[in-house]
Amino acid sequence: MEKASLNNREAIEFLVNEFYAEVRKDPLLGPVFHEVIGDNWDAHLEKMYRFWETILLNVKSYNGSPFKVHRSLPIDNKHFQRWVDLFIKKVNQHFRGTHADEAVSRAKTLGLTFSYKKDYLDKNQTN
Ligand code: HEM
Repeated sequence: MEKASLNNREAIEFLVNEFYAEVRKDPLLGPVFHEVIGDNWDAHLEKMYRFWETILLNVKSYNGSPFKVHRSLPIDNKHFQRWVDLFIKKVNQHFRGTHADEAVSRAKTLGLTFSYKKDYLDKNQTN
């Protein structure tokens, strides 16, 4: 099948749905989400559509502090690495073009930033 552009809300919803379907099945990531999100998937997915449309479509529908919610989760570098790998895999499976490239590069940067920050805070026992 021809790969699509990641340049509208419908495409972002498709990507996010596909990605989290995979995350939920993943032995490393799945249990963490199950523990925190439980039956609240609709709210989480809606938040993630907004997060990605704010980054990729410049819609400005998300204005949270994404790192903060991860600060207290029982996760480390290998969780972030897996998250980024799965995300890139899903983007490349279905999409191509400048928005898809941007999604991949933003995911890599976010993954590194979250990893470094969490590592630093965990090592320094800071709040
Ligand atoms: C760099 C990679 C990641 C990005 C960009 C990211 C992004 C986000 C964003 C934007 C939210 C919504 C925050 C809000 O409430 O405003 C969120 C929530 C959440 N993320 Fe991540 N995430 C990443 C990695 C991970 C990983 C590796 C895990 C766990 C294995 C994880 C677990 C969660 C959970 C459980 C929530 C819901 C927290 C809650 O509602 O209390 N995330 N994430």
